Amino acid sequence: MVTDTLRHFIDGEFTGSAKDFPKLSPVTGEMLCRVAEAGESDVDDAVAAARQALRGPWARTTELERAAVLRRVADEAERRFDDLVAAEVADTGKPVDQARTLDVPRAAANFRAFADIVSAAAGESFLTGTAGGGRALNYAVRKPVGVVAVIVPWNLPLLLLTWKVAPALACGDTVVVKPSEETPSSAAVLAEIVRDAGLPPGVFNLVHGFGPDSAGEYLVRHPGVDAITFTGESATGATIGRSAADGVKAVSFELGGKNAGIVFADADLDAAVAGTVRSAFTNGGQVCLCTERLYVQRPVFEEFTERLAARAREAVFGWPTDPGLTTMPLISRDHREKVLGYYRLARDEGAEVHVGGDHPVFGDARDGGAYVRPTVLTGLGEHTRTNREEIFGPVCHVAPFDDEDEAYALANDSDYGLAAAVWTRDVGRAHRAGSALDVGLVWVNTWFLRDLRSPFGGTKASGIGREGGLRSLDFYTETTNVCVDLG
Ligand SMILES: NC(=O)C1=CN([C@@H]2O[C@H](COP(=O)(O)OP(=O)(O)OC[C@H]3O[C@@H](n4cnc5c(N)ncnc54)[C@H](O)[C@@H]3O)[C@@H](O)[C@H]2O)C=CC1
Ligand SMILES: O=C(O)/C=C/C=C(\O)C(=O)O
Repeated sequence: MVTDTLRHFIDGEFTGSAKDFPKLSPVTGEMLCRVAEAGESDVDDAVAAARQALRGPWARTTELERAAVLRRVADEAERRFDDLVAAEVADTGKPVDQARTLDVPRAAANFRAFADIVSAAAGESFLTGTAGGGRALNYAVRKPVGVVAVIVPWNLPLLLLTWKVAPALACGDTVVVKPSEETPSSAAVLAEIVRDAGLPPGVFNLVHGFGPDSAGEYLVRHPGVDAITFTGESATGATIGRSAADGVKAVSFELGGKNAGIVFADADLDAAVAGTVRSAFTNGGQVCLCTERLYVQRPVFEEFTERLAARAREAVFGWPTDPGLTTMPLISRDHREKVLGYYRLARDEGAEVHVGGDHPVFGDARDGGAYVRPTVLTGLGEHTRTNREEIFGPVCHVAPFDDEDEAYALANDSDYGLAAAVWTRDVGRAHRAGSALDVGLVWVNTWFLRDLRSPFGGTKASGIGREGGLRSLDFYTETTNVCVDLG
């Protein structure tokens, strides 16, 4: 168990604060550590360090030099693999197996991918005719956008943090990151990693704390911050957007989802069931991409629902170190209360609960934790709160549909527009779904299969902008067009 107080990392040094707060284990509810809470002066110091570093040696690095730094960070992250796994598992209660195969490898991959992307990115140039019959050369120069505030949630803490930090550093920015108050530990290890990889002081700064009236709010409204990148709840995005508007700051928002899955009768049902088990229940359903609304074509609706419920009934609970787990606790007792509240609401709204709808009782220390049972529901109308609001737990409502147009209409009838998973053997339909669905990401016969060069983000209440590949370079840089009259 971690016992120290976790500290901020500002200008290359770990520093404390007058205030701190406890971090509790989602597995047992016991205290894991205390965490320093940044006040306004800590955030001022972090932003000042980041601004100062923009004028230091970091400003003179080339893209290839920064790519080399990113690769050293990836190497160091792999050297500290076990520490990162331990930090991530302690904070979230996720299975060690998952942290070892998804969260931590993806952190190293984020640094390597953006090292490659920034090394290979071509510039833009145009030869332009002039009135006198000569030529002018227009070319675009990418420059760092400046100090970037990176605000991330607790569900995939290291994965989401590095998804933003890596491209920002690749572009020559400096960052002040604020991880979720629920998951401070892997960010603290990352601070050691970037220091040991040779990042100059002030380029990467870390402040801990909460959102409103705390580190998060101080950071996003700070005049020394040039751009804000945020992943989290849509309502929080709206609040941060108001601060950003006051300061005319660039924003990139990856927000919530109420994602649809669509299973056509021609699908490989074994693959569709297995894929939906993943898309609904991975990480305790706490991924913005998770399927919470499932539409199944009528001829296979009953069979599919029964098979999905059977798989949920077989859910394997255990301790994070156990092999073969298919469940994990939610992040906190507060979040468990929210999810159990939705389970009650679903019943009140008239749902049939095929499996779950409650929490397990272990008879050991895990009863102090934040576990719930995976839940499969049917019978609710499209306009119930259960079917419209993001629950962010291991729960999925299944409804029948008759034809393709109806499936897309049902899926699109949402305030959100992040992701969809479509299961079909019909190639034409697979491509039609890509155009018909009003979301940023459509997976066909798979889910959460990522290529870090591709655009990532959502429509409607699910976000503003896209990150990934060249889209990230666009967000994390300013562009100056230079026009030279060549005579
Ligand atoms: N990716 C997603 O779609 C996620 C959705 N959620 C949903 O959001 C709900 C609340 O979870 P939270 O962790 O509280 O999400 P949140 O969106 O409130 O917090 C995410 C991050 O933003 C910070 N933050 C909160 N308010 C802020 C403010 N006014 N200014 C600056 N920073 C601020 C938090 O400290 C945290 O680091 C969950 O129950 C879940 O339903 C949570 C995490 C991720
Ligand atoms: O793969 C990614 O980059 C992101 C995955 C998940 C989220 O963004 C989220 O759960 O918020």
